[in-house]
Amino acid sequence: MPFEVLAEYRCHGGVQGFYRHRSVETGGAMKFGLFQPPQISAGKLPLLIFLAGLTCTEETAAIKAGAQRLAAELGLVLLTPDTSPRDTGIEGATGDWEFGEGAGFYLDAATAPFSKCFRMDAWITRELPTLIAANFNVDIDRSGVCGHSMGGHGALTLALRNPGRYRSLSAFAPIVAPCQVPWGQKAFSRYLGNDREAWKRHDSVELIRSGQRFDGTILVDQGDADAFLEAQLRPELLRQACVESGQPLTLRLQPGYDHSYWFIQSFIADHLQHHARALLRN
Ligand SMILES: N[C@@H](CCC(=O)N[C@@H](CS)C(=O)NCC(=O)O)C(=O)O
Repeated sequence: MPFEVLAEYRCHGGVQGFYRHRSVETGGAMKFGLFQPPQISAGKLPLLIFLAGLTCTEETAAIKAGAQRLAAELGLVLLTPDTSPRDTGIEGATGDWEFGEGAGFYLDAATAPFSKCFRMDAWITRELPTLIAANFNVDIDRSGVCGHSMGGHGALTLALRNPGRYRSLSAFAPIVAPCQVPWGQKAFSRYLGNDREAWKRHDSVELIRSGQRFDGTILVDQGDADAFLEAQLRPELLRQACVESGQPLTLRLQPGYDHSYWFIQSFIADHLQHHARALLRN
């Protein structure tokens, strides 16, 4: 399973790298960032995957979240995958920041022409971890997942749909109920078609309501000055579903914080510690 090194930088005693490989799932070149802390030379380390939001790439969280210093201290490997396939050549896949390239929504599209390459679920949950495990000193059985906005939706839905796959779960400003909000409705109608029942498999609130559980406490931070809060994010729906279903959730409304990486970098340490508690336990 070959991959190409695009860049590697010494960072907090470890290495922040950016890599590219030819993906079978998406049928094209896919990029990812990987931070390897200094302890990696001594043995296999756990992995924290950070799924980014709309308009982001494999570089965004690596550059803006400020996670490497504490990850180096804790001994966590950080994986930052790109948010969609690129250069797909598919009509309608570019030119709209809410859909298509840069907006893969962490699902496998079911409708043509998007189903051919928009296979982010398969890439993130299967192909990419296999590649990481084969080429880096990572213990893939100790993986956690975290994400922001569309990536928060990705983290929550992938973890809820794949029990046992991730040991820890958290999100910043996640889209918790995509079936009920414009971002989700636009993306799902094009990626999944008009069968709204099928959409529910990709909606955290619906998954929790239908009995899916994450084995552990989900940590969610949400800025109360986030411009997308009311129309797109709706964290109260997640709180309600978790309370009704007995899913442990720590939802923190952070006063004055918006949707940006200034918010993320302010609370990233709490998220790394949350993941470390589960991932560093033997
Ligand atoms: N369309 C707007 C909003 C997009 C947006 O806020 N994206 C969030 C994720 S949903 C983000 O993380 N943007 C990248 C960044 O802040 O660097 C833009 O491109 O600035």
